[in-house]
Order: sequence, then C-alpha cells, then structure tokens
Amino acid sequence: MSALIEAENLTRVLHETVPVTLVMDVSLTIGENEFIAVTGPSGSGKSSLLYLLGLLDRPTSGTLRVGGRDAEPMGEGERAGMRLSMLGFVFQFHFLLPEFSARENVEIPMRKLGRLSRPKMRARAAEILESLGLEGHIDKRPDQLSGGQRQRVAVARALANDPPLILADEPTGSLDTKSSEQVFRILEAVVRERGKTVVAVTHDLDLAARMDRRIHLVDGKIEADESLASAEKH
Ligand SMILES: Nc1ncnc2c1ncn2[C@@H]1O[C@H](COP(=O)(O)OP(=O)(O)OP(=O)(O)O)[C@@H](O)[C@H]1O
Repeated sequence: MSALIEAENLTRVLHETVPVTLVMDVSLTIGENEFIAVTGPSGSGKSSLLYLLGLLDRPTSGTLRVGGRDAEPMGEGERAGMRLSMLGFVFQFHFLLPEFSARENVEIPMRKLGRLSRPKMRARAAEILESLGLEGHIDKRPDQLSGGQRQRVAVARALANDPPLILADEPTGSLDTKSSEQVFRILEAVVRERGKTVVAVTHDLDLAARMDRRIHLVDGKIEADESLASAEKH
C-alpha cells in the first residue's frame, strides 16, 4: 500500500496585488495509522497546507499524490470523489447543516458517495454516532446539541464513508476544556481503535504532545517534522 499522502515541494502562492506565499516547498509523506499534529504560529500556513492536502485547494507548484494517485491531472469531479472516499474533514466550527438531524448530517457524505442503500446509510449513521457517545441524540438538530456534541457529530460525519485519512483544522479550538478533551480522545480512538490516520492542526501544545508526530510550520515552511512516539501512548 502506498502512502496516503506524498507531497513534494508543495508551494501555494496567492497572486494578489503583491504575491502572498501561503505554503513554501513542503515535502512530506503521511502513512496509515498516524496521529499527526500540525503546529506553528498564527499565519504560518497550517490551514493552507491542510486545504492543499485535502484537495480543497491546488498548489501553485510541486506534486501531491493522494492514495498513490497524482492529484494534478484530476478534474474537479474526480477530486470531489477522492475527498468523499479517501478523506474526512473536521473544522473548528462544525459546519453541520442546521435543518437536518445529527443522523441526516452523517448520512449526507454517504448519499453523495452512493455506495449503500438508504436503510444501510441510516443504520451506519446511527451506529457511528452511538460509537461516539451520542446515543439519545441522533435525531436532534445541531441547535439542540452542545458544542462538544456538535463537534462529535462532525467527527461522525468525517467517518461516514470510512476514509483512511481524517484532516482536522483546530477541531477543539472552539470548545471548553472538558469537551475539548472528549473530542481529542475520540480522535485518538479513531487512530488507535479504527486504524485511521488523523492530521490535526492545533494551537494547543499539550494536545500536540500527546500525538505521535509533529509537523511544525513557520512562514509556510516545515521547520520540524518529528516523531513524538513513546511507549505509553500505545
Ligand atoms: N485569501 C487570502 N488572502 C490573503 N492572505 C491570505 C489568504 N488566506 C490566507 N492568507 C494569509 O496566508 C497566511 C497563512 O494562512 P493560514 O490560515 O494558512 O495560516 P494558519 O497557520 O492556519 O493561521 P491560524 O493559526 O491563524 O489559523 C497568513 O498570513 C494569512 O493571513
């Protein structure tokens, strides 16, 4: 199995009145079952890098392979298909659809992918939500849930199509300490128990220290890419 992500000299420049370099010459490989923190000062390009890796933006130069496939020649439809099957996203703000229940929000990526029958989608959505401690909440709308619960629904939605890679941008950034810890533990279990890879941007260095690898960005460049693995984490 090839690496989930292989990036070589990835660069993203915005051509505004003056060019703005968001990501500069980033090379990295992300494999299966990794738990990776992306850290760095505000404005260092963390979100921009995640958007590139998640096929939500295109690099100005450099190469990117996702699931062993070169992203460059892919059209928008193919990229959307890759995002649905290979990647799950969790953002700082949940972006759940307000008029739908938790279960329906989790069903949406499954409907878009269209691999399961409707009853199977419903059953799977309920099963994932229950596994994340949301039994009793699956038919509630986002406004009937707490911030931590909403973020757990967002993680459930990211897991809907069983992608090998979850990309999270400040997933605990808007939560109180207790909810933040709960969501972090869920992401940890997504790696340890479900065998996924989680790449999470975080400002919280205590949380980053509990992950296995840290990619530290400064001015759009990788300043450090270090393994933090220790026996007690496993
Ligand atoms: N559309 C844009 N136009 C101009 N500058 C932009 C745009 N998007 C991002 N930037 C700038 O690019 C740089 C990288 O932004 P990015 O959001 O990736 O950083 P970040 O490390 O995620 O920051 P934060 O921790 O504050 O979320 C920042 O200096 C930002 O101001």
